[in-house]
Amino acid sequence: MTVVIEISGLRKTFSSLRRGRQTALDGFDMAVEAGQVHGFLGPNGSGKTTTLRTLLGLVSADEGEMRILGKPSDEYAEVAHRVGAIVESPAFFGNFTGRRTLRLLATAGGVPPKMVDSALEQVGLRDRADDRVKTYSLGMKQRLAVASALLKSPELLILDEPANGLDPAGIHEMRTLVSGLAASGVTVLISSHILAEIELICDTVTIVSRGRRVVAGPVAEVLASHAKGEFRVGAADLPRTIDLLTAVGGSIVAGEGHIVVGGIADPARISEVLGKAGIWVTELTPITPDLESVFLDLTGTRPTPGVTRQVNDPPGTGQVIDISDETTTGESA
Ligand SMILES: Nc1ncnc2c1ncn2[C@@H]1O[C@H](COP(=O)(O)OP(=O)(O)OP(=O)(O)O)[C@@H](O)[C@H]1O
Repeated sequence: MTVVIEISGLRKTFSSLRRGRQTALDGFDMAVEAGQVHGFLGPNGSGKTTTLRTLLGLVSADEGEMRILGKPSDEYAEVAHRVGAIVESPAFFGNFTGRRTLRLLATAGGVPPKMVDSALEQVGLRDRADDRVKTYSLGMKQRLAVASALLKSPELLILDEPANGLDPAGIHEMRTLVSGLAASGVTVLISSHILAEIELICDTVTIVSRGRRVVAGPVAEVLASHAKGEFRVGAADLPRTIDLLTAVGGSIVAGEGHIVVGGIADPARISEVLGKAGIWVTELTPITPDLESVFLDLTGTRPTPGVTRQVNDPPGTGQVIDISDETTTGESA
């Protein structure tokens, strides 16, 4: 399989007067294979945009190696025409129509004008192409942005938060669009905070936390490797079920009308124990974690009641807000 994006040991530090030195990337690695839809996930401030901007040559790395479509970063110009990217939401001129916007971009990029219609068609904007951009919904503007990246028929499309701010229908449309592009052979690298979407559309995933990769691989494997070997069990006599399964080493968490059983690796053992006692199992389902749960655990960002996490807090920490004190100073934050 051809690797189209290879990043190893990427480091980037920013300096600012107010916050001093900020390590955005701390030896980050990533690999994306051709034909994949690859999800790029991480909490706020974990280094996703910095990675994408560095990959595209918009900021320079302090250290590390990057290859894109087989070319090292200093030869990126040679493959730039094969890469479409939306890393910052493009600002469109509201009084131009979608078609005029794309025509201008096509002319500026040396792309044949006939590509405009095909890009409009691909993103489903053909019928609104002659309306002014200021009349477009946010979802339509996002589609126009994707269309602008598609003008050069890229082999690799890099999308930073394409579903940001979209309503459920807009998210669904963006998902259909990305799936369609992937089906036509485009490799897509997509960063997002919408984990359920990533779980639905991505083949593989990289999760970054504080500038380092914490997990990478096929989505199904990442989820399976974080399964805790638990089963959801339903039965008519739950109190007795709990006693019987506890007696054979099960650890039980009681739920509404079911129990969650850990510590018994083989589901056949559960049905055997209950069947022998005359208890018929009505449900026996392995519990697989979802991407959100894996993400929260790996990045240490699972919310804790009463604790407010700031974006730059180390994982697992946060400031405890004492909400019992109701006195106010009249100051606003
Ligand atoms: N130009 C900059 N100057 C100073 N610090 C920066 C700059 N760009 C990024 N940073 C810092 O680098 C870290 C990583 O930021 P980055 O934007 O890459 O994160 P992100 O994962 O894309 O976050 P988000 O999900 O919120 O978009 C943050 O601490 C951020 O404040």
